[in-house]
Amino acid sequence: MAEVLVAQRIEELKTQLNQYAYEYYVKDQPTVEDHVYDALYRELIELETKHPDLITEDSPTQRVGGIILEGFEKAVHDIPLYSLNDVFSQAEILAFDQRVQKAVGHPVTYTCELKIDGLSISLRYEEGKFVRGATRGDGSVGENITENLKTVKSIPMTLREPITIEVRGECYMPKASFLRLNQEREEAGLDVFANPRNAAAGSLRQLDSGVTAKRNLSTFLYAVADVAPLEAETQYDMLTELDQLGFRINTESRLCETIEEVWSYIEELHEHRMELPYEIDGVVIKVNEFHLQEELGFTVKAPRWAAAYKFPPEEAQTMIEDIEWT
Ligand SMILES: NC(=O)c1cnc(OC2CCCC2)nc1N
Repeated sequence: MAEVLVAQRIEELKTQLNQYAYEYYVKDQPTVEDHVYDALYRELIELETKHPDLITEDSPTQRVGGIILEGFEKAVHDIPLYSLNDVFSQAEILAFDQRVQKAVGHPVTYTCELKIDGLSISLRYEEGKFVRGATRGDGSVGENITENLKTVKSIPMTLREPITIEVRGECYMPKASFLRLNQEREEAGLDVFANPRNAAAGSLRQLDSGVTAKRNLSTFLYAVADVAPLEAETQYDMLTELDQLGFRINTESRLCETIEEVWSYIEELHEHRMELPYEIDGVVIKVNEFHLQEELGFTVKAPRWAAAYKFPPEEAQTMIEDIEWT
Protein backbone atom coordinates (compact mmCIF):
# COMPACT_ATOMS: atom_id res chain seq x y z
CA MET A 1 0.00 0.00 0.00
CA ALA A 2 1.40 3.47 -0.91
CA GLU A 3 2.79 5.43 2.07
CA VAL A 4 0.15 8.18 1.85
CA LEU A 5 -2.66 5.59 1.85
CA VAL A 6 -1.08 3.89 4.90
CA ALA A 7 -0.98 7.22 6.74
CA GLN A 8 -4.62 7.82 5.83
CA ARG A 9 -5.66 4.34 7.00
CA ILE A 10 -3.74 4.76 10.28
CA GLU A 11 -5.54 8.07 10.93
CA GLU A 12 -8.91 6.44 10.20
CA LEU A 13 -8.15 3.52 12.54
CA LYS A 14 -6.96 5.82 15.37
CA THR A 15 -10.08 7.99 15.10
CA GLN A 16 -12.40 4.98 15.01
CA LEU A 17 -10.65 3.09 17.83
CA ASN A 18 -10.42 6.19 20.05
CA GLN A 19 -14.14 6.80 19.55
CA TYR A 20 -14.97 3.17 20.45
CA ALA A 21 -12.69 3.40 23.54
CA TYR A 22 -14.39 6.68 24.57
CA GLU A 23 -17.83 5.05 24.34
CA TYR A 24 -16.67 2.01 26.32
CA TYR A 25 -14.37 3.52 29.00
CA VAL A 26 -15.76 7.05 29.45
CA LYS A 27 -19.49 6.73 28.69
CA ASP A 28 -19.98 3.05 29.68
CA GLN A 29 -22.01 2.75 26.46
CA PRO A 30 -20.07 0.57 23.96
CA THR A 31 -21.56 0.59 20.45
CA VAL A 32 -19.56 -2.34 19.02
CA GLU A 33 -18.66 -5.84 20.21
CA ASP A 34 -15.12 -6.39 21.53
CA HIS A 35 -14.16 -8.50 18.47
CA VAL A 36 -14.86 -5.53 16.14
CA TYR A 37 -12.55 -3.33 18.25
CA ASP A 38 -9.90 -6.07 18.44
CA ALA A 39 -9.81 -6.59 14.64
CA LEU A 40 -9.28 -2.87 13.95
CA TYR A 41 -6.71 -2.72 16.77
CA ARG A 42 -4.73 -5.61 15.25
CA GLU A 43 -4.78 -3.86 11.85
CA LEU A 44 -3.41 -0.66 13.47
CA ILE A 45 -0.67 -2.60 15.30
CA GLU A 46 0.33 -4.24 11.99
CA LEU A 47 0.51 -0.90 10.13
CA GLU A 48 2.37 0.87 12.97
CA THR A 49 4.86 -2.00 13.24
CA LYS A 50 5.67 -1.63 9.52
CA HIS A 51 5.68 2.20 9.76
CA PRO A 52 6.91 3.14 13.28
CA ASP A 53 7.52 6.71 12.05
CA LEU A 54 3.72 7.08 11.85
CA ILE A 55 3.11 6.23 15.54
CA THR A 56 1.68 9.20 17.49
CA GLU A 57 1.17 9.77 21.24
CA ASP A 58 -2.62 9.63 20.95
CA SER A 59 -2.65 6.25 19.20
CA PRO A 60 -4.66 3.69 21.20
CA THR A 61 -1.64 1.36 20.90
CA GLN A 62 0.31 3.69 23.22
CA ARG A 63 -1.97 2.97 26.20
CA VAL A 64 -0.41 -0.39 27.04
CA GLY A 65 2.48 1.19 28.97
CA GLY A 66 5.97 -0.28 28.97
CA ILE A 67 7.97 2.69 30.27
CA ILE A 68 9.95 1.64 33.38
CA LEU A 69 11.06 4.57 35.56
CA GLU A 70 13.88 4.67 38.14
CA GLY A 71 11.66 6.79 40.39
CA PHE A 72 8.97 9.45 40.25
CA GLU A 73 9.79 13.12 39.67
CA LYS A 74 8.17 15.71 41.91
CA ALA A 75 5.12 17.47 40.52
CA VAL A 76 4.49 20.98 41.90
CA HIS A 77 0.81 22.03 42.01
CA ASP A 78 0.78 25.78 41.13
CA ILE A 79 -2.79 25.82 42.52
CA PRO A 80 -3.00 23.48 45.55
CA LEU A 81 -5.33 20.51 45.79
CA TYR A 82 -7.45 21.24 48.88
CA SER A 83 -8.67 18.69 51.35
CA LEU A 84 -12.21 18.64 52.70
CA ASN A 85 -13.67 19.31 56.15
CA ASP A 86 -15.36 16.09 57.29
CA VAL A 87 -18.78 16.04 58.93
CA PHE A 88 -20.49 13.00 60.46
CA SER A 89 -24.12 13.86 61.23
CA GLN A 90 -27.24 15.61 59.98
CA ALA A 91 -26.77 18.23 62.71
CA GLU A 92 -23.30 19.03 61.35
CA ILE A 93 -24.72 19.29 57.81
CA LEU A 94 -27.34 21.78 59.02
CA ALA A 95 -24.68 23.74 60.94
CA PHE A 96 -22.57 23.88 57.75
CA ASP A 97 -25.55 25.30 55.85
CA GLN A 98 -26.23 27.85 58.60
CA ARG A 99 -22.58 29.04 58.50
CA VAL A 100 -22.74 29.36 54.71
CA GLN A 101 -26.04 31.28 54.77
CA LYS A 102 -24.76 33.57 57.54
CA ALA A 103 -21.61 34.35 55.55
CA VAL A 104 -23.32 35.06 52.21
CA GLY A 105 -26.51 36.52 53.68
CA HIS A 106 -29.02 34.29 51.81
CA PRO A 107 -29.86 30.62 51.10
CA VAL A 108 -27.65 28.85 48.51
CA THR A 109 -27.95 25.80 46.24
CA TYR A 110 -25.58 22.85 46.61
CA THR A 111 -24.05 20.28 44.26
CA CYS A 112 -23.78 16.86 45.89
CA GLU A 113 -21.24 14.35 44.58
CA LEU A 114 -20.42 10.83 45.69
CA LYS A 115 -17.16 10.77 47.65
CA ILE A 116 -15.22 8.28 45.53
CA ASP A 117 -12.80 6.24 47.63
CA GLY A 118 -9.78 6.33 45.33
CA LEU A 119 -6.64 8.40 44.82
CA SER A 120 -6.78 12.12 44.12
CA ILE A 121 -5.10 13.04 40.79
CA SER A 122 -4.43 16.19 38.79
CA LEU A 123 -4.37 16.13 34.96
CA ARG A 124 -2.79 18.94 32.95
CA TYR A 125 -3.65 19.58 29.29
CA GLU A 126 -2.01 22.08 26.93
CA GLU A 127 -4.03 23.00 23.84
CA GLY A 128 -6.09 19.89 24.38
CA LYS A 129 -3.15 17.48 24.74
CA PHE A 130 -2.47 15.51 27.96
CA VAL A 131 0.95 16.69 29.20
CA ARG A 132 1.17 15.78 32.90
CA GLY A 133 -0.54 13.61 35.45
CA ALA A 134 0.24 13.78 39.15
CA THR A 135 -0.82 12.48 42.56
CA ARG A 136 -2.12 14.94 45.15
CA GLY A 137 0.86 14.38 47.50
CA ASP A 138 0.56 16.95 50.31
CA GLY A 139 -1.65 19.17 48.14
CA SER A 140 1.26 21.38 47.00
CA VAL A 141 3.77 18.80 45.77
CA GLY A 142 2.85 15.36 44.40
CA GLU A 143 4.52 12.72 42.22
CA ASN A 144 4.63 12.88 38.44
CA ILE A 145 2.86 9.67 37.32
CA THR A 146 2.12 10.76 33.74
CA GLU A 147 3.28 7.48 32.18
CA ASN A 148 1.03 5.45 34.47
CA LEU A 149 -2.01 7.66 33.95
CA LYS A 150 -1.56 7.37 30.16
CA THR A 151 -2.57 3.71 30.56
CA VAL A 152 -5.86 4.58 32.33
CA LYS A 153 -8.31 4.23 29.43
CA SER A 154 -10.92 6.70 30.76
CA ILE A 155 -8.32 9.51 30.79
CA PRO A 156 -8.46 11.30 27.40
CA MET A 157 -5.08 11.88 25.67
CA THR A 158 -6.74 14.55 23.51
CA LEU A 159 -9.65 16.76 24.65
CA ARG A 160 -12.61 17.54 22.42
CA GLU A 161 -11.56 21.23 22.56
CA PRO A 162 -7.91 22.39 22.24
CA ILE A 163 -7.93 24.16 25.61
CA THR A 164 -5.24 24.52 28.26
CA ILE A 165 -6.64 23.38 31.59
CA GLU A 166 -5.79 21.42 34.74
CA VAL A 167 -8.53 19.12 36.03
CA ARG A 168 -8.74 17.19 39.31
CA GLY A 169 -10.51 14.00 40.18
CA GLU A 170 -10.26 10.55 41.60
CA CYS A 171 -8.57 7.48 40.13
CA TYR A 172 -10.15 4.30 41.51
CA MET A 173 -10.33 0.53 41.01
CA PRO A 174 -13.84 -0.88 40.40
CA LYS A 175 -14.96 -3.46 42.99
CA ALA A 176 -15.06 -6.27 40.38
CA SER A 177 -11.47 -5.55 39.26
CA PHE A 178 -10.33 -5.43 42.90
CA LEU A 179 -11.81 -8.87 43.63
CA ARG A 180 -10.33 -10.37 40.45
CA LEU A 181 -6.89 -8.87 41.17
CA ASN A 182 -6.87 -10.22 44.74
CA GLN A 183 -7.88 -13.67 43.54
CA GLU A 184 -5.02 -13.65 41.01
CA ARG A 185 -2.59 -12.48 43.70
CA GLU A 186 -3.76 -15.12 46.15
CA GLU A 187 -3.31 -17.85 43.52
CA ALA A 188 0.19 -16.47 42.84
CA GLY A 189 1.04 -16.49 46.56
CA LEU A 190 1.26 -12.68 46.65
CA ASP A 191 -0.11 -10.37 49.37
CA VAL A 192 -3.65 -9.21 48.67
CA PHE A 193 -4.78 -5.58 48.83
CA ALA A 194 -6.92 -4.58 51.83
CA ASN A 195 -9.38 -2.49 49.79
CA PRO A 196 -9.86 -0.99 46.29
CA ARG A 197 -8.30 2.31 47.37
CA ASN A 198 -5.04 0.64 48.39
CA ALA A 199 -5.13 -1.41 45.18
CA ALA A 200 -5.53 1.78 43.10
CA ALA A 201 -2.72 3.52 45.02
CA GLY A 202 -0.42 0.51 44.58
CA SER A 203 -1.28 0.36 40.87
CA LEU A 204 -0.47 4.04 40.32
CA ARG A 205 2.81 3.87 42.29
CA GLN A 206 4.18 1.27 39.86
CA LEU A 207 7.48 2.23 38.20
CA ASP A 208 6.53 -0.13 35.33
CA SER A 209 3.54 1.45 33.56
CA GLY A 210 2.89 -1.92 31.88
CA VAL A 211 1.71 -3.20 35.28
CA THR A 212 -0.57 -0.17 35.76
CA ALA A 213 -2.05 -0.82 32.31
CA LYS A 214 -3.32 -4.23 33.44
CA ARG A 215 -5.07 -2.98 36.62
CA ASN A 216 -8.29 -1.72 34.94
CA LEU A 217 -8.28 1.62 36.80
CA SER A 218 -10.92 4.25 36.10
CA THR A 219 -11.60 7.90 36.97
CA PHE A 220 -14.23 10.45 37.92
CA LEU A 221 -13.27 14.13 37.42
CA TYR A 222 -14.88 16.80 39.59
CA ALA A 223 -12.80 19.97 39.84
CA VAL A 224 -10.46 22.30 37.95
CA ALA A 225 -7.42 24.17 39.24
CA ASP A 226 -8.72 27.39 37.65
CA VAL A 227 -12.23 27.82 36.21
CA ALA A 228 -11.08 30.59 33.82
CA PRO A 229 -10.83 28.39 30.68
CA LEU A 230 -14.45 27.23 31.19
CA GLU A 231 -17.81 28.95 30.59
CA ALA A 232 -19.42 27.38 33.67
CA GLU A 233 -20.31 29.61 36.63
CA THR A 234 -21.45 26.80 38.91
CA GLN A 235 -20.08 23.44 40.06
CA TYR A 236 -22.99 21.59 38.45
CA ASP A 237 -22.50 23.26 35.05
CA MET A 238 -18.77 22.62 35.30
CA LEU A 239 -19.40 18.87 35.57
CA THR A 240 -21.40 19.06 32.31
CA GLU A 241 -18.58 21.00 30.64
CA LEU A 242 -15.97 18.45 31.78
CA ASP A 243 -18.21 15.73 30.31
CA GLN A 244 -18.33 17.62 26.98
CA LEU A 245 -14.53 17.93 26.99
CA GLY A 246 -14.28 14.12 27.12
CA PHE A 247 -13.75 13.40 30.84
CA ARG A 248 -15.51 10.68 32.81
CA ILE A 249 -18.02 12.29 35.17
CA ASN A 250 -20.06 10.58 37.89
CA THR A 251 -23.72 10.51 36.84
CA GLU A 252 -25.00 10.32 40.45
CA SER A 253 -24.08 13.98 41.13
CA ARG A 254 -27.16 16.03 42.00
CA LEU A 255 -28.08 19.73 42.22
CA CYS A 256 -29.90 20.32 45.54
CA GLU A 257 -32.00 23.47 46.06
CA THR A 258 -32.03 23.13 49.87
CA ILE A 259 -30.01 21.49 52.65
CA GLU A 260 -33.01 19.21 53.25
CA GLU A 261 -32.58 17.86 49.70
CA VAL A 262 -28.88 17.38 50.47
CA TRP A 263 -29.77 15.25 53.48
CA SER A 264 -32.25 13.07 51.56
CA TYR A 265 -29.59 12.56 48.86
CA ILE A 266 -27.16 11.43 51.58
CA GLU A 267 -29.72 9.00 53.03
CA GLU A 268 -30.58 7.64 49.56
CA LEU A 269 -26.95 7.03 48.59
CA HIS A 270 -26.07 5.59 51.99
CA GLU A 271 -28.80 3.02 51.39
CA HIS A 272 -27.76 2.14 47.82
CA ARG A 273 -23.96 2.35 48.04
CA MET A 274 -23.55 -1.47 48.12
CA GLU A 275 -25.08 -1.61 44.62
CA LEU A 276 -22.47 0.77 43.18
CA PRO A 277 -19.65 -0.86 41.16
CA TYR A 278 -17.09 1.29 43.01
CA GLU A 279 -16.47 2.16 46.65
CA ILE A 280 -17.54 5.48 48.17
CA ASP A 281 -17.00 6.67 51.75
CA GLY A 282 -19.54 9.49 51.79
CA VAL A 283 -20.95 12.46 49.94
CA VAL A 284 -19.21 15.75 49.06
CA ILE A 285 -21.41 18.83 49.36
CA LYS A 286 -20.32 21.99 47.48
CA VAL A 287 -21.87 25.43 47.32
CA ASN A 288 -22.93 25.49 43.67
CA GLU A 289 -22.25 29.11 42.60
CA PHE A 290 -18.57 29.85 41.91
CA HIS A 291 -18.92 33.53 42.91
CA LEU A 292 -20.22 32.41 46.33
CA GLN A 293 -17.32 29.94 46.65
CA GLU A 294 -14.96 32.87 46.10
CA GLU A 295 -16.80 34.94 48.72
CA LEU A 296 -16.55 32.08 51.24
CA GLY A 297 -12.89 31.29 50.50
CA PHE A 298 -10.68 28.79 52.29
CA THR A 299 -9.36 28.01 55.77
CA VAL A 300 -5.69 27.06 55.94
CA LYS A 301 -6.41 23.57 54.58
CA ALA A 302 -9.94 23.35 53.21
CA PRO A 303 -12.65 25.36 51.43
CA ARG A 304 -15.39 26.93 53.57
CA TRP A 305 -17.81 26.20 50.73
CA ALA A 306 -17.55 22.41 50.84
CA ALA A 307 -17.96 19.57 53.33
CA ALA A 308 -17.46 15.82 53.14
CA TYR A 309 -20.20 13.86 54.88
CA LYS A 310 -18.61 10.55 55.90
CA PHE A 311 -20.82 7.48 56.18
CA PRO A 312 -20.52 5.67 59.53
CA PRO A 313 -18.02 2.76 59.26
CA GLU A 314 -19.94 -0.41 58.43
CA GLU A 315 -19.13 -3.92 57.18
CA ALA A 316 -16.77 -4.05 54.19
CA GLN A 317 -18.39 -2.68 51.02
CA THR A 318 -16.94 -5.25 48.64
CA MET A 319 -19.24 -8.23 49.14
CA ILE A 320 -18.32 -11.02 46.75
CA GLU A 321 -21.90 -12.17 46.20
CA ASP A 322 -22.98 -8.62 45.30
CA ILE A 323 -20.62 -8.21 42.38
CA GLU A 324 -21.77 -8.99 38.87
CA TRP A 325 -18.64 -10.19 37.10
CA THR A 326 -17.86 -8.04 34.07
N1 LIG B 1 -13.35 11.94 46.64
C1 LIG B 1 -14.21 12.67 45.90
O1 LIG B 1 -15.09 12.12 45.23
C2 LIG B 1 -14.07 14.17 45.89
C3 LIG B 1 -12.97 14.79 46.47
N2 LIG B 1 -12.82 16.15 46.43
C4 LIG B 1 -13.78 16.89 45.81
O2 LIG B 1 -13.65 18.24 45.76
C5 LIG B 1 -12.35 18.81 46.03
C6 LIG B 1 -12.11 19.91 45.07
C7 LIG B 1 -12.76 21.13 45.70
C8 LIG B 1 -12.85 20.84 47.19
C9 LIG B 1 -12.33 19.42 47.42
N3 LIG B 1 -14.87 16.35 45.24
C10 LIG B 1 -15.05 15.00 45.25
N4 LIG B 1 -16.16 14.47 44.65
